Amino acid sequence: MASNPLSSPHAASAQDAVSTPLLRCFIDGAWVETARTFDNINPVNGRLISRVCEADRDTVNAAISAANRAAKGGWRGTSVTERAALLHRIADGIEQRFDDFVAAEVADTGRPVHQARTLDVARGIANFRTFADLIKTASSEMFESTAPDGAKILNYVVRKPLGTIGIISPWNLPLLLLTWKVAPALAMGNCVVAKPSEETPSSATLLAEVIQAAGLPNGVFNLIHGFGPDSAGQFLSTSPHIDAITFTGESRTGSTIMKAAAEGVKEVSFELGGKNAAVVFADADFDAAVAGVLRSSFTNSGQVCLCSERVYVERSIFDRFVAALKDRTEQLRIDFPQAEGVDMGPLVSHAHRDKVLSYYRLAREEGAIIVTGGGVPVFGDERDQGAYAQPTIITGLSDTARCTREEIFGPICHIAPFDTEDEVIARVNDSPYGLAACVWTTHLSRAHRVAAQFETGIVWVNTWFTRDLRTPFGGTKLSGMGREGGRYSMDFYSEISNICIRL
Ligand SMILES: O=C(O)C(=O)/C=C/C=C/O
Repeated sequence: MASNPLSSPHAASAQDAVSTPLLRCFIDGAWVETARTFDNINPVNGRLISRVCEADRDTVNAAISAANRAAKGGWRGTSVTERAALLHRIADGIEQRFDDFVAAEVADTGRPVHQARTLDVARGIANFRTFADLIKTASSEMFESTAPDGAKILNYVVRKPLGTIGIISPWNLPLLLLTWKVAPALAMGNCVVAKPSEETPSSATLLAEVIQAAGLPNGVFNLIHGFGPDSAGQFLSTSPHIDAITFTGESRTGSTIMKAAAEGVKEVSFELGGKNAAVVFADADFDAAVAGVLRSSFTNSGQVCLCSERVYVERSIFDRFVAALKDRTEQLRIDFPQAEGVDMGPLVSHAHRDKVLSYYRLAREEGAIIVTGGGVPVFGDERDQGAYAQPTIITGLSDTARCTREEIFGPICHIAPFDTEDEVIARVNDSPYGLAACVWTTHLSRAHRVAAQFETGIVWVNTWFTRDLRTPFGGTKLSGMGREGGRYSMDFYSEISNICIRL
């Protein structure tokens, strides 16, 4: 693994190399220490990685003021070409420090190195390049009409920056989701105050270093570390001096942020929780469906908002499918991040593992059959001080059980048989969430018919988590509000005006 990402110039200096690196906030082009710090723990072994500067209210307000100043300064007047070039330079910077970003994501989350390489950091680069290219090719709408008196009328739409965007990003895909918001926000000429999760400060800190090195004007990008309630997240989302908030995380936090945004009628974009379903019809490619459900249930230790926690399998293949999925699940390699062939690492923290294990206990209390897993793997080494949990398959619960209705956000899925298309569609839609669904079938018209009836923002057919960054991404019901991706991001991160001219 390449140099430790925390050996950046902003980590501890040489003379106290033995002490723990300190991750600072980045405000108005400068690195800022704060009075209070919190610990960043490696979930593989429970060891301290770094201390992190917690932004208090004054620090958050300083970051917002810096962004406000920059928003009124030259940044909003930069050309699309200039902004696109800067975004590509940021992408270049991530590429040049690729191994540092991989090490940062792995240190904070314990995820497999190959996942950090092929998903997290690769998407960090792609997010900047996608929006850099999009703004260079995007068109605006224009309408020609004739007034009653015969005069020619021209209407055209312009997109202007919103101003200062508050970005609150989660710990499950730290760099991917932070850059998924920062890239379009900057591309559309806004300034940003970003608060990553307290669980995963490292890659966000590296991003600030890369953005600084890329030469973005001071105040255009600001990074603050901290927690949610009574901390940086709350101070940011309740400030009257930000113009919009974009948040990915738990639905109840989204609701709290929305209440704060209501005060100032702020625009919000939320990608929240889910209780996603995977539906396997008897006519599916059996092996592909087993492999696909394995991935959609256990990728990133089940810590992806798109993961399948509910699996419905047509009754005629149910027993065979459960046996096959059990077999494949028990072959998953749960190991150190850098281990050869590792499939799954720990959960992001001991606290989150406790939550997931409480659902493993609840499943038993609700009468579930534990097909496999249901506990904690024993390694006999430092991983036993980590936050590992067994990948788990349960069955036998009703659709009203808490384990089949509440988001667990861990390596667990409940699998149930179904008999008819109408039945399974009704069961998939019987959820307070509506983010994503998967359908496995080789029957083309059925795929379209079923997918069109799911009350979700996203449906994958014979695949999962396949992403075209130009498509709308987001959920319905408790899973969120708004869509980001492609022009949907351009619209959210813009103030859209219509200009009407009588020629
Ligand atoms: O792939 C994306 O752009 C995205 O937003 C993924 C979100 C996953 C959340 O857990």
